[in-house]
Amino acid sequence: MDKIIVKGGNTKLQGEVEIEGAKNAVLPLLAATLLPSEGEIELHNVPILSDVFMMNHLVEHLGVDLSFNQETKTIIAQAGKEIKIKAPYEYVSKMRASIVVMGPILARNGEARVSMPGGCSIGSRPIDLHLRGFEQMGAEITQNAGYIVAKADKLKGAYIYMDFPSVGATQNLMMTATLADGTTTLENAAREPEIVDLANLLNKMGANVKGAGTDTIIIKGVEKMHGARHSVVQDRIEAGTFMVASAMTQGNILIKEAVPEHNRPLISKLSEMGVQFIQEENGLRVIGPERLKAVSVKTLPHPGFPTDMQSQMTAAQAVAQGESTMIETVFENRFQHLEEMRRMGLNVEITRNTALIQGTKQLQGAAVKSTDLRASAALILLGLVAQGQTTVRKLSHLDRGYYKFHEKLKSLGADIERISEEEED
Ligand SMILES: CC(=O)N[C@H]1[C@@H](OP(=O)(O)OP(=O)(O)OC[C@H]2O[C@@H](n3ccc(=O)[nH]c3=O)[C@H](O)[C@@H]2O)O[C@H](CO)[C@@H](O)[C@@H]1O
Ligand SMILES: C=C(OP(=O)(O)O)C(=O)O
Repeated sequence: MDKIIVKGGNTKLQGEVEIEGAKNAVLPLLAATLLPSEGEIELHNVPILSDVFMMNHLVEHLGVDLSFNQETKTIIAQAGKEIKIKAPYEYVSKMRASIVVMGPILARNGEARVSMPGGCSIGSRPIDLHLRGFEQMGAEITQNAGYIVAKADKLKGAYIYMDFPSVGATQNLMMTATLADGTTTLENAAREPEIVDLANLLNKMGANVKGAGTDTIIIKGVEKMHGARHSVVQDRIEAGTFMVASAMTQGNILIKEAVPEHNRPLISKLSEMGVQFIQEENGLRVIGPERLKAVSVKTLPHPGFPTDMQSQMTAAQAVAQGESTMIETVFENRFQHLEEMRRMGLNVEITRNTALIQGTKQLQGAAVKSTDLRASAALILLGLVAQGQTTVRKLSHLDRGYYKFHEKLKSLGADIERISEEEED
């Protein structure tokens, strides 16, 4: 078991940082490799993350032949002539995002059996919107021994209104509709950049998807799909995490090849806090002020403030001057990191989904543990500004979504090490 040790208090991050391809884009892109029955799908800019290895195993198990060249960050997937119907518990239970294989399996086979994904530490995460969409396209849904079974003689295009713009449901239904008979309209669809990235790959594979990135996506079903080449969109959450790191440490970081339009709500809030952004030829420069100003933030589906930046933003609010609020509207249990931050001296009052944070310069390093993926990054960021030593444990969360996080921070001037517990003994 590894832990990260950060010595903070005087860090001013400086330099340039490269951002990986997005975890939340590549996972559904890998699921999409299940759709064609022949051809080769080449994915570039693939991040080297534990979630990606997990999804690779699942997709391979289902019948796609994958090779991942980590040097070139490229995955080559040979489409499966046939793919399996069942996504077993061993795979699905380890990663919630694996539910997005259900649509492609159903579209290819007219039947899918997927282990129930269950919740996770940030919320109960039901999949009712996915299932209702499958039903509207003609599938019958049943539940059997921990598995959800969807069966359809013939999938038909449908008009589907989603009560909430769920990212996973939009991806699942978009993929199912590519091979259904007729036209599907997804209304109140999610608009995240990762949805657009998926639609782009699907279209390159021969699908007919229009409107991705708006709240209405129209998919005309096609007979079959084929191979394609695609480069994964940049990880806006990783980029955003380094923006916050610079903001908190009076830093001066160039986020290379940043895509500011994917991070508008974050850039707007950080600007309100006094952070300066300068667009340069090869990236976005982020300059942190002497002291951040307090700010009120509410998480929302895209293009609102992303819930995946909430924890990191609370770290910035913790050291800002004045009283900040954070309202989490997307997940019902995403404040666990605040309890850990309290160990470092955070002054926070939590009422249901609202956190009232009194900023302070008096934070002290402490032993803390990651409670989920983004919490792990947020605790490390807070460690950069707290006086003394912070030890962050449970790094399996961090490795799901950040590639060489401590090395990138170290190259920017942080005093940070990753060691195994045994090494220390
Ligand atoms: C792998 C991936 O891309 N994960 C992202 C994806 O997760 P994910 O796709 O799971 O997130 P959703 O947009 O589906 O979920 C948002 C909210 O809707 C609820 N809901 C969702 C589906 C459903 O059928 N019923 C229902 O009630 C969820 O419980 C949650 O409260 O989008 C989230 C919201 O931006 C991000 O935090 C995750 O990082
Ligand atoms: C919540 C996240 O991911 P997942 O949906 O894979 O749990 C995240 O990326 O912050």
